[in-house]
Amino acid sequence: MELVVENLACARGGVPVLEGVDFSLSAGRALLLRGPNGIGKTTLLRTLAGLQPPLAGRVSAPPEAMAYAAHADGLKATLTVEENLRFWARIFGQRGIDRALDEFNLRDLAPRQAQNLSAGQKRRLGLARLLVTGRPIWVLDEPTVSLDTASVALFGQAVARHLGAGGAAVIATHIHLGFEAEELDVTPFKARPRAMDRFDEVFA
Ligand SMILES: Nc1ncnc2c1ncn2[C@@H]1O[C@H](COP(=O)(O)OP(=O)(O)OP(=O)(O)O)[C@@H](O)[C@H]1O
Repeated sequence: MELVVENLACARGGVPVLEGVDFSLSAGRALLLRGPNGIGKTTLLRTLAGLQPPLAGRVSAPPEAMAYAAHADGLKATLTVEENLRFWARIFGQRGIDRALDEFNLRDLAPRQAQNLSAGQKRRLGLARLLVTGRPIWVLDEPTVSLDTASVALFGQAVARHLGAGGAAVIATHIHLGFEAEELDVTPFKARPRAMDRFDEVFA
C-alpha cells in the first residue's frame, strides 16, 4: 500500500513541532526518519499512526493500515510469550503465530511470562507482534533499543521480508538497519515559533 503525506503539521503538548512534511512511500519501500533528539520524530510517527490528529495536512492511508510499535513494548506482563502473540493475533483477526515466533527467535521463550524476559527479549516480542497484525505499513519508533547485534540483524531481515511481500515501513532510528531504505531528515520541517497573541506580534 502506498503512503502519501502532504503538508503535514503536528504538535506535542499543544506546541507545533513539525510543519510542511511531505513524502511518499511506495509498497515495498522503507523510509528512515533522521534528526536530532527532540526534533519531532515520535510526534510525526504518532500522527501517521492516527494516535493524534494532525494540525494540518493529509495522510493518505488510514490508521487501520498501520502497525505502530512505540518505545514501550506494551506487553501483557503475566501472559507468556506465546499467549501474548495469540492475544494480539486475535485482536487483529489473524491466526498463526509461527512466523512471529520463528522470525524473532522466540520459540524457546514461548512458555515464559513476559515479565520474566530480559529487556532485549521483551523488545523482540514487542516487534514480533508486528507480524501478527497483518497490517501493511509498519510505523516504528526506535525499534532496535535494547537489541544486541544478532537481534538487530533478525529485525532487519523481518523488515526486509515485510517489504518483499509488498509492505512498507516508516522507522525512526539512529542506526543502520542493513536493508536498502530512503532517508528523511525532518530537521528542515521544524515548526517556526509563532506569535502567541497580537501583543506578541508587535515584538516579533
Ligand atoms: N508529553 C509531552 N508533552 C509536551 N511536550 C512533549 C511531550 N513529549 C515530548 N514533548 C516535546 O515534543 C518535542 C518533540 O518530541 P519527540 O519525542 O517527537 O522528538 P524525537 O525526535 O522523537 O526525539 P528523540 O530522538 O529524543 O526520541 C520535544 O521538544 C519534546 O520535548
